[in-house]
Amino acid sequence: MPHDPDSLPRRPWKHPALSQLIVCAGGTCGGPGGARVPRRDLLEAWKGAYLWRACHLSFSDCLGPCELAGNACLLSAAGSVWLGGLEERHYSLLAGWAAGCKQERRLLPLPDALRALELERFADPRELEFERKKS
Ligand SMILES: C/C1=C2N=C(/C=C3N=C(/C(C)=C4\N[C@@](C)([C@@H]5N=C1[C@](C)(CCC(=O)O)[C@H]5CC(=O)O)[C@@](C)(CC(N)=O)[C@@H]4CCC(=O)O)[C@@](C)(CC(N)=O)[C@@H]\3CCC(=O)O)C(C)(C)[C@@H]/2CCC(=O)O
Ligand SMILES: Nc1ncnc2c1ncn2[C@@H]1O[C@H](COP(=O)(O)OP(=O)(O)OP(=O)(O)O)[C@@H](O)[C@H]1O
Ligand SMILES: [Co+2]
Repeated sequence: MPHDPDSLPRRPWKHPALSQLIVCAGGTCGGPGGARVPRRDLLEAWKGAYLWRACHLSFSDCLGPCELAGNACLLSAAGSVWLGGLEERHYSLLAGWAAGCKQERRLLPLPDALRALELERFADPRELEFERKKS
C-alpha cells in the first residue's frame, strides 16, 4: 500500500517485519580465526521456516564491542537489545526465538540464556574519555 504522508509513523509495506536481528559477522565475531558465526545455519533456519516476517535477519561487518566476540543487536518496536558473547548454541536459540514469535504472531521475551548475554552497549557520557590524553 502506498504511504499516506499524513499518517505517521511511516512503515515499510512491502516487506514488513516484527523485528530485525543484526548479527556481527565482522573481524572478531566472524573473521579469519574467529569464524564462530554459524551464518549458514542461521540462514537455513530463517529460510526453512520463512522467519523473516517475524524477524528480518541481517549480517553486519564490525558491530562492536570487539572485546566480546559474538555480538548481535535485536531491534523491534520495543527497543534495541544488544547481546555479546554469543556462542553456537545461542545463535540457535535466536532462531528458536524467531520461530516462536512467528508461531505466536507477536514479540516474545528472549529466553533467559540470551537475556543473560544482554549488554548495556553505550557509555555514560560523564565517564567517557572522548580523546586520549597525551602523556
Ligand atoms: C529483494 C530481496 C528479497 N529477499 C527476500 C527474502 C529473504 N532474503 C533473505 C536474505 C538473508 C537475503 N536476501 C538477499 C538475497 C537480498 N534479498 C533481496 C535482495 C535485496 C534482492 C534480491 C533480488 O533482486 O533478486 C537481495 C540483495 C541483493 O542485492 O541481491 C541477501 C543477499 C541480502 C543480504 N545481503 O544479506 C540475503 C541472501 C542470503 C543468502 O546467502 O542466501 C531472507 C533470509 C530474509 C531475511 N533477511 O531475514 C529471506 C530468504 C528468502 C529465501 O531465499 O528463501 C524477499 C523474498 C522478501 C525479497 C525477494 C523479492 C523478490 O525476489 O522479488
Ligand atoms: N509460509 C510460507 N510457505 C511457503 N512459502 C513461503 C512462505 N512464506 C514465504 N514464502 C516464500 O517466500 C517468498 C517471499 O515471501 P514474502 O511474502 O516475504 O515476500 P513477497 O512479498 O512474496 O516478496 P516479493 O513480492 O518482493 O517477491 C514467497 O514468494 C514464497 O515463495
Ligand atoms: Co532477501
